[in-house]
Amino acid sequence: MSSMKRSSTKRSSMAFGRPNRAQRVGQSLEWNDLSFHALEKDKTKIKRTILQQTFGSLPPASLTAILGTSGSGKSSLLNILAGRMSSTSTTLVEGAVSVDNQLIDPVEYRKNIAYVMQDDCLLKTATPREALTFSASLRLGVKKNKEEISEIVDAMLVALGLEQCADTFIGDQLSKGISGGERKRTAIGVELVTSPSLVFLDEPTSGLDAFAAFKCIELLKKITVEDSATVLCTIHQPSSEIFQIFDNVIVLGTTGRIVYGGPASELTQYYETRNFPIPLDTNPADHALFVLMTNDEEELEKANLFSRRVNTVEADKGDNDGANDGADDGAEDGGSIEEAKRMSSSVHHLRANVSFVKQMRWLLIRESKNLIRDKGALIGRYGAVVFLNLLFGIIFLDAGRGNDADQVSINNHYGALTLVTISTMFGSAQPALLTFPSERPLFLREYSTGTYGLYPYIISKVFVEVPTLFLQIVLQSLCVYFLIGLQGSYILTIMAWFALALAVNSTALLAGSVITDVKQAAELTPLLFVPQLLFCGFFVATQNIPVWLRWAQWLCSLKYTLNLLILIEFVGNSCGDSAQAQANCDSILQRNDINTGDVGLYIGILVAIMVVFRILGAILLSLKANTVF
Ligand SMILES: Nc1ncnc2c1ncn2[C@@H]1O[C@H](COP(=O)(O)OP(=O)(O)OP(=O)(O)O)[C@@H](O)[C@H]1O
Repeated sequence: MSSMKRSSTKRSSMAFGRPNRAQRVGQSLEWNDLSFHALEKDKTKIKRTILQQTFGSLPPASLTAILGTSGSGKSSLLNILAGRMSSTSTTLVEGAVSVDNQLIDPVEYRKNIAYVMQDDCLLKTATPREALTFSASLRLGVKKNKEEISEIVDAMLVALGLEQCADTFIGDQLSKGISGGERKRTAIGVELVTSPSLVFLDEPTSGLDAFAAFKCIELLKKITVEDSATVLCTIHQPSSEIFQIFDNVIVLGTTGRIVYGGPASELTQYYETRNFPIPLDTNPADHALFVLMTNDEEELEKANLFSRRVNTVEADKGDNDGANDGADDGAEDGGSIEEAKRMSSSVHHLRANVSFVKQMRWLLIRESKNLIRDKGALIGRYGAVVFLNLLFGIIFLDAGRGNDADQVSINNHYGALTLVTISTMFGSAQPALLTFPSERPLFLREYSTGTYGLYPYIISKVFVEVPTLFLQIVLQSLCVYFLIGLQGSYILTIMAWFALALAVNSTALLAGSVITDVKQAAELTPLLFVPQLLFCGFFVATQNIPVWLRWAQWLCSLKYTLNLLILIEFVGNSCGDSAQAQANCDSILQRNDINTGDVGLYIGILVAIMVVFRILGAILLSLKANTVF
């Protein structure tokens, strides 16, 4: 096994955050010839090599840091080892990774590796206790009962030093909650509740002040000592105090080659023997990176700074200064990730998920709490509906009570119905379009760790969104229906608006599943909904739209909702009594190409948009979740 230095800290008898548990044996991880290339567009040639035949090992129960200049490939290496990054149509990953001397496919194995992202990805309306309980209940729920989970969470909160803020909302940049350091520790705790043997963290100290950063790395060390976890993290410019905590460091050069991999305490000596002595009182990590930035590859090569993978004979001669000498022991020669994929069924031990019903129950509770606790969003959403619809009601006061016989009266009546319906479309889309992309990283993190499946997530979202939208439509109808004096059936009018809200919500979710951030979502809103205005028949008569473009109306939920509402509002008794009123109402049906016999078709299209767009959104989301993480 590797000669990388094992942690010398005396082990306590307590298992980290795990009540009444015996100390366990840690896991080792090795990798060999691991390269990562970006490919040319034609996918046959390599455009750029980001990681070049890297190798290294993580001894059991050790804390290792990946150091390197910006863009050297630290996150890429961590993500590949964690199974969060693999070959795609534009990138190629090669190499062999093994855990406890058994080849693995990191993607298959990833559920066994706790992975803490750079961004904390926590729900702002939850408390640290709730976040830990949610994770423990869904990931350990098969093996543990409620009391045991509560015990684990309590012990973890104490171990993480989160007792004081255990019941404070996590918050985010806009709504103040717990501190940045506490948030980071909560994010770590969410992964640690399952007592993972391998813990990977991307920039765990980013955004933390010096003291919080030190406490965070000290905590990671504690996990290796008390729970025998093997911890790997990337880090930018660690302070001297932090550097001293690491057992081992891996230094990546600017071209993605391994410069050093070995005990942190021997880094200075490694550089010194290669004619890069460390100046007095300088942080070894700063010196290591400074040398890389101020010398070109040729000079570094001449100075023999890059580590070479050594074979056993060379290692026996002892000419590697102790660095990187674990690489050969681990990933077996000739093995590769491809080979591991074929063997993976015998190696990986995925955690069992709790039942579908239990996943649904936990997700529903969390979604509902999130909705109620995010008071700003809730008040904003319902407040905007009441304000806008009262405004419509006042402006179009009694528009529906005119006799429809003259042009002004029917135009007012038709205009009021159309504008309220357009506002329903925007009002139902906006919350889904804006909240979903912001929740996406949280979903991707939880989905990738097997906390829950895709279907419970999508269905729980629908369960919470449906009553919320229904209440929104009822509020809207109470504000406008009576003030405008709409003539169609109240219940049918509400049902039509509700169908539009659901269809638009599905459209927004589909868009949200491909959009990566809130800014993009805001920019995409007009693209998704303004064309619907063109096809809805109010501004341009359907007959006047070029035939080759008319197919687009089939995708427009606004058009079919308005068709239904026009049938509810302008047919039969709802239309004025006079012959002129009847003629005016008929002309609205004509200009919109509406047939009374096509009600089933209009309802069918709305239902199809609701269902198909939601399913497409789910498929895209799962594809994304499976490729990104
Ligand atoms: N999928 C990809 N396709 C093409 N290039 C990529 C891909 N992923 C990463 N890169 C490039 O690889 C290089 C290394 O990226 P990486 O994020 O691993 O570096 P890093 O050392 O973690 O950087 P930093 O310290 O600035 O976060 C960067 O130049 C990045 O643009």
